[in-house]
Amino acid sequence: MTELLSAQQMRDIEKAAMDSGEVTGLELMERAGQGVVDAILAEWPELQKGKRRAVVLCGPGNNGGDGFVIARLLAEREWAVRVHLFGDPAKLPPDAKVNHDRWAADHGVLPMTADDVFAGERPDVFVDAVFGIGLTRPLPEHVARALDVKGMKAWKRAHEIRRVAVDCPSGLDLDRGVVPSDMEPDDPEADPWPRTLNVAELTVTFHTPKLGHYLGLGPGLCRKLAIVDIGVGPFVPERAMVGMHPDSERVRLVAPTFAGTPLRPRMWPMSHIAKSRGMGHKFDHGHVIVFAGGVGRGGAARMAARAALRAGAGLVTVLCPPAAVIENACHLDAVMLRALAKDQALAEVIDERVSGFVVGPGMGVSEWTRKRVIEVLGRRAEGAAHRDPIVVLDADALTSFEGDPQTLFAHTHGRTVLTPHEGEFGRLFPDLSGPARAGMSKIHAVRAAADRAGCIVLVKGPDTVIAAPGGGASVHAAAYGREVPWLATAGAGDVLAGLIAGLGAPHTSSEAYAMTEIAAWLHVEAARRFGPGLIAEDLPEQLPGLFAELSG
Ligand SMILES: NC(=O)C1=CN([C@@H]2O[C@H](COP(=O)(O)OP(=O)(O)OC[C@H]3O[C@@H](n4cnc5c(N)ncnc54)[C@H](O)[C@@H]3O)[C@@H](O)[C@H]2O)[C@@H](O)CC1
Ligand SMILES: Nc1ncnc2c1ncn2[C@@H]1O[C@H](COP(=O)(O)OP(=O)(O)O)[C@@H](O)[C@H]1O
Ligand SMILES: [K+]
Repeated sequence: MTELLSAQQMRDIEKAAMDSGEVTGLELMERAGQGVVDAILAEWPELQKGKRRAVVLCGPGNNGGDGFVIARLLAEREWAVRVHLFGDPAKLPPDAKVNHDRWAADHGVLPMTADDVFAGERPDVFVDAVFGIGLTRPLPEHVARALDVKGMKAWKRAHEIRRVAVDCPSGLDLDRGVVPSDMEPDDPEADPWPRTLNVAELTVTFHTPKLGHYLGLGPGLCRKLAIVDIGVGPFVPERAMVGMHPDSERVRLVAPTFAGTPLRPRMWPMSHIAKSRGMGHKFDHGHVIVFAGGVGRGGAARMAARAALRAGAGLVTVLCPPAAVIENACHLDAVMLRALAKDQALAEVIDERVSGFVVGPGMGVSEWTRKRVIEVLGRRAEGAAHRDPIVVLDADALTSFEGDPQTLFAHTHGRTVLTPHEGEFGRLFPDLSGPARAGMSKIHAVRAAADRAGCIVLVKGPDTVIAAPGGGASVHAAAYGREVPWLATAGAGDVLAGLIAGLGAPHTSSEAYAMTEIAAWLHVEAARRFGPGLIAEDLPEQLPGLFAELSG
């Protein structure tokens, strides 16, 4: 489970499996339904005994077909199962129709209105098999109400009823992680949450997760994800392996797994981190320069610098205006410090061995910041250096190009990494942001941005999306047991910028894209390790312990 598929990619994989002649759609549906039942019993072992009750809501497509299989398999366990159908049985696709007819041969099928669904006896399990990857538009009002968690109050001990979603909670767009609503899309102030709420306790998906399981509202609505192997893997193998050059079509999940198998931390991320291997002089591990703002505004740069040093850069130097030297000197020891006057050229204070830069945090939005960004981007592989320095542009380095992003994009190179939050992203890419993004996924927007900017773009958030020119894209999600709401703290982004530069600066580190993914992952692991109460300064200090655990 390294790849996150779009709905179309999943359909293509299913089609390839069926076209091979080795498996039929009906067999896949049976495996899917069986997989959901197995996942339910594994999640709640107490259900393995006794005659239980289930309500299964079935939709008009193959997701509904899975529902009929689930209903039959639970009834075979002597459960009392009630099925509600949305749609015309005569119009079901062939495999779903077969399973509908098998069920309907000796069981009833009820209509799907909230009144019908919540009027029946209290179930132990409530199964949503209304829509999966085939959702094309907002849920009809009466279906949304039948799926609304609030309706559960009709039953006693509603909180103990296990809600299971087949493929996804119906209404969730599995390409985008949004719940399309008729209220969409023009009002940026509109509440992104739907008026009715379909949230599962367990979501069971097939083969590999889809984009929407990890983007936007997806994790909050799916809550827990189980992946069922339906045997289509051998027909279209995974190819978007974390740590490798990104695939131009398949999006990968930034996580230590490949094809459903955990990767040892020694393999990922540690084998990519230069300092965890071999020997080398401090200069082999790179020299990172971090630009600081004026008096009283150096904290952001200092945190980025400390993160770069802890991440493994051999040397880190903060450059600050002469007036801010005393302030910075009071705070810095292992991190070095040099003064850089406004009119001074960079080459006067640094040499060609510098292999990484962080530009932006705390620098101020100004013409001077713009000039420094362009000067830094002009420093390409020189002298003994075999590749361009990694240049991380964050915060004010991005905002300084608001209204004129083309000037920035004219200077970026392949080892440039832009790390905007959504606000900064909107300043550089207004047509890919805010209301203009309606109908487009974050993946699509960040891919388009990377193409336009000609460099790596990382857009922050609980669902962080990274993209490179040419289509390569990754999602790093602080979700499914890795939630770190306490990472939303001032300065956390500065630390991330420092981590990327510190990891990418050593001469033997992997390519900038792979190191950016690793930085996003380590950032969240550091926050998890510290726990609630975290402030940004704590993040770099977690790295030694984290590296020790990952190397163990
Ligand atoms: N194709 C296969 O081989 C397999 C498919 N599987 C299941 O099949 C699902 C996909 O099936 P489908 O492609 O039929 O898609 P869905 O069952 O998700 O829904 C498609 C149907 O819903 C209608 N529809 C979509 N949005 C609607 C809306 N808002 N209001 C009213 N009608 C709406 C469409 O017109 C279409 O008839 C997967 O999510 C998965 O659960 C699994 O059985 C595994 C194997
Ligand atoms: N709820 C959250 N869960 C996980 N990570 C988060 C969450 N909110 C913010 N983050 C992360 O915290 C960092 C915040 O960065 P940024 O918005 O630039 O803040 P600052 O400028 O104060 O450093 C980003 O790396 C972002 O991905
Ligand atoms: K569903």
